[in-house]
Amino acid sequence: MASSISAGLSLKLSPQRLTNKTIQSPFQSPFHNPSLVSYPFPTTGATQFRGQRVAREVQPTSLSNSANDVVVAPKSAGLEKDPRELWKRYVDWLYQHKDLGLYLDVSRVGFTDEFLQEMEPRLQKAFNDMVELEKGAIANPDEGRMVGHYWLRNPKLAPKPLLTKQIEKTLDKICDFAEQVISGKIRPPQKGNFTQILSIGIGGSALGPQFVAEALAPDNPPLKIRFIDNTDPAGIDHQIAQLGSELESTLVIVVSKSGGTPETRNGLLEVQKAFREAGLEFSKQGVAITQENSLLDNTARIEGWLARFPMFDWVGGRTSEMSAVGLLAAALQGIDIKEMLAGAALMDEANRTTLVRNNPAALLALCWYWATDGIGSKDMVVLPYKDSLLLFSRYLQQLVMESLGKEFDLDGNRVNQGITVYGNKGALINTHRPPGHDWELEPGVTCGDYLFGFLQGTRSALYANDRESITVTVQEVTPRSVGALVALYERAVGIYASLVNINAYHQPGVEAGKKAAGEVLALQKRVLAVLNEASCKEPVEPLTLEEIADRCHAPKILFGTGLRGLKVILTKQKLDLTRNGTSYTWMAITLIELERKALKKKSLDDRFQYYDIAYNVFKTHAYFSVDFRMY
Ligand SMILES: O=P(O)(O)OC[C@H]1O[C@H](O)[C@H](O)[C@@H](O)[C@@H]1O
Repeated sequence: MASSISAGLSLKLSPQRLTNKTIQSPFQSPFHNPSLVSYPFPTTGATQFRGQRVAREVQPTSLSNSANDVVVAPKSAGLEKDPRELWKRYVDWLYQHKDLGLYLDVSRVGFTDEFLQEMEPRLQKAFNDMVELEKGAIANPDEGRMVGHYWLRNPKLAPKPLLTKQIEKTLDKICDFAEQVISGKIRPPQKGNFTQILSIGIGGSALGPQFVAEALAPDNPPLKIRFIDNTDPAGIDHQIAQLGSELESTLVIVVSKSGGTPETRNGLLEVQKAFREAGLEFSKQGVAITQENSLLDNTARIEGWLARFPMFDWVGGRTSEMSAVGLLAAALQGIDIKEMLAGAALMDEANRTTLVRNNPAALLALCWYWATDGIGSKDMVVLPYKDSLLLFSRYLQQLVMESLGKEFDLDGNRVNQGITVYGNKGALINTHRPPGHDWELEPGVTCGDYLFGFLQGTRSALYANDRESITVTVQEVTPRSVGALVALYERAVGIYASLVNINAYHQPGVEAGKKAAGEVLALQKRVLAVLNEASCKEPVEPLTLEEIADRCHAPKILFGTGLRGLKVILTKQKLDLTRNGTSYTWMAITLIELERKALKKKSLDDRFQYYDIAYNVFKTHAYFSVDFRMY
C-alpha cells in the first residue's frame, strides 16, 4: 500500500507581482495551460511572467553571490523530456526513509547542478540556523521567542532541563487523562462515559487536530470529534444541533494559545449557553489548552473546569500538532500519539544531515526555491491522493502561507515573500486494500489501480506541459508516517525561510487583522451608542455622519477623509420595534452621499471598506432601517 501527495507548482498571476519585466504572452510561455490543475487562477491579466523579483534588482538570468540576494538560475525552455534521462534523474534523486516508509521524488523539478552549487552555501547557513534554533536561539526575533516544536518529540533536546520536564510532564498528563476518560474513570456528571469531543479553536489551534482526526481516527473511535473553528453562528448551531442530547456526554476542549482569540471565545460562549439551556454544568465537561495565565486559563481555573493543559510560549500555533493541542484530541480518539511523536522524531533526525540529497526537508525547500524563483513567483497545489489525507492540504496551506508570507525580511527589506498553497483531493494514492480485501472492478484492475493510474497520469500530463511537481509517498497512513509528514513540512518551511532570510515564526499580518477587527467592533459599539442617544432625544437629534464620527472620536477610522461627504440623517419617521421583550423607538436612518466628487477620489478599496463597516453597523442591528442612496 502506498499513499502519495503531489505538489504541483504553477505560475502565479497575482496582479501585484506583474511588472513590466520579462512579461510574456501566455502563448509563448511554457506555462500557458492551467487547465491541468484544479485551482482558481485569478482571471485578471492575460499575461504571465517569470524571473521577476521583489527583493533586489538582480537580472533574472544571473547568479548572485551575496547571501541574501535572490538566486535565479537560468532555466531551460522546458523540462527534460528524454525518458531515460528522467529515469536516471529519478534514481539519482529519489529520497527514501526505509524506517518511515516515506519516499520523496523531486526528479520532476528541473533544478540544475549549477543551481545546486550556487545554493550550497545558503543551504549550509540554513542548516546552521536550524542547529541554533534547536539549541534555543531566539529564532523568532520579532516576538523575542525561542522556537521549540522540535523539542516536543525529543524533550532531551530542549535547552533547559526545566523545559524537558515540562514537556514530559505534559505528555504524561495527556496520556493519563485520555486513558481515564476512555476507561470511564473520568466521566460526565449525568450518566455513562464521554462519547464526543467538541473542539473549539481556530487556525493553528484547529487545523492539526482536524487533519489528524481525518487521517488517523479509527472507524469507531472511543470518542468522536467535531470542531467549531469559526464564529459563524450557523456553523456553531449546526455543530451543537448535531450533538443533540449527546451534549451531556460531550467533552468540550477549548484550544487557544493566546487565550483571547475572539472566534474561539465566541464559540465557547455559544457552547456554554447551549449547556445552560440543556441544564448542564459546563465546567464539569470543559477542558482548556492554553498558555498559563491567559484569559482562557484564568477563566478555566476560576470556573473550575475539568482539566487544563499548557501551551508553551515557544510553540507556535501552526506548529503545535505535537503539543497538547494535537496530542490530547488524538489520544482521546484512540490514536497512538507516541507513534506520532516517534515518526516526527525520526524525520527530524533525517533532516539534520547537512548533505542536501539525504535531507528531505532541504530537498523540498530547494525545490520550492527553484520552482518559485525564490520569490514565490508560482503557486503550489497540494493534491493528496488519499481521502484520509485530504486535510493535509488545508493544514499545509496555513503552515506554508502564514510562515512564508512576509512583507519584510529579517533585515527589514521589503521583500513580499510568500508561496500560495491550494489543495484538494487529488487522489495521494492508497492503491490497495489489505490483502484479501481487494477485488477487481474490471478484469485485472482494482479501484486502487485507478487511483494509481490517475496519479501517474496527472504527473505525466503536468510534466509534458512543463509544470514541475514533487511527489511524497508514504507506504501506509499510520500515526508514525503522519507524524513524519508533519515534521517534514515544518522543517522544509524553516529551511526555506532561512534561504530567503525571513522570520517564519511570527504572523504580523494576522495580528494586524485581529487588531483591526477589534477596532471595528469597538467602533461599532461607539456608533450605536451615539445613535441611540440621539434617537432618544425629544425631538430626535439629526446628525451628520461627520458629527457622529466626531462623537465617536473616530473621524479617520470610520469615515475617511473623502467619506465625510456622506451624511446620516435620522429621519422623522419613527419605528417601534420590540427587542428581547423591550419596546424601543428608533429612528430610520438615511445615508445620503452628498459630495460625490470627493468620494470619486477615493480608491475602490476605501469605498468597499467603508460600506462594509457601515453595512455592519447599521444592517446587523435590525432596529435601524438603512437606506444607502447614491446621487
Ligand atoms: O491559538 P490562538 O491564540 O487562539 O490563535 C489561533 C490562530 O489564530 C489565527 O488564525 C492565526 O492566524 C493562527 O496563527 C493562530 O493559530
